[in-house]
Amino acid sequence: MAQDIRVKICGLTRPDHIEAAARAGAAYLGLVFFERSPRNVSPAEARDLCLAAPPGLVKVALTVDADDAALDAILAQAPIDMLQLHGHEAPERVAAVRRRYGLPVMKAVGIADAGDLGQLDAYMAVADQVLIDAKPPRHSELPGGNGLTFDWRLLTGRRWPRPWMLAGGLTAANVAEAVRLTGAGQVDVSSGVERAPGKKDEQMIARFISAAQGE
Ligand SMILES: O=C(O)c1ccccc1N[C@@H]1O[C@H](COP(=O)(O)O)[C@@H](O)[C@H]1O
Repeated sequence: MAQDIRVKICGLTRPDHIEAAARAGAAYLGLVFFERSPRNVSPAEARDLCLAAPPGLVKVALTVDADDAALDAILAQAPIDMLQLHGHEAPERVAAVRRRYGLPVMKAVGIADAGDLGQLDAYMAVADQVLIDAKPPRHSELPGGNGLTFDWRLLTGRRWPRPWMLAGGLTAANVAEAVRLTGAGQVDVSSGVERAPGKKDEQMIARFISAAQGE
């Protein structure tokens, strides 16, 4: 049965892929500002990508432990609707970013085992949304976008006061099961819709969104 699952396609780098994600029914478009990522874009590139997005989609800037100067540089050029903080930002930093920019903030939290769930409450108290992602391996080049899953049963039956999104190794083949086990109403994907690191595939994007929505 079709479900009203909101999908974020993250790590978009080309205007035609922005259009493809929008056509396929994405609700959020993620742009990565992190130099080590194969999906990294500059503020000027982000501006062009944002201008290719139809109205109504939420354009998300993903940053990793960015300082105010870096956030200022992005927001001076690109019409961003939401900030995703994907580093080690403390709850106080999340609150400060939210105050300074007046934009909704989504904080990513990495989960490997039940011991990691405790930090969710602190971030739910200060962020507009929380992204529940797989914890990156120790010494990983990237703090996200690694195509790794975590044990979704850790989230079964849990409820939080804020909107949240599930991420980490989602693909067209596993997203329906992930939604079933976690009760997620929103999902986020990057490498699961790529042919190679940083190379998005239009058909994979469309198949992922159909699978997430149970079509
Ligand atoms: O995608 C990246 O390159 C990235 C870089 C730095 C931090 C986070 C990043 N991606 C985020 O991680 C999740 C999960 O990715 P995946 O689907 O497992 O590849 C992704 O949705 C992004 O929000």
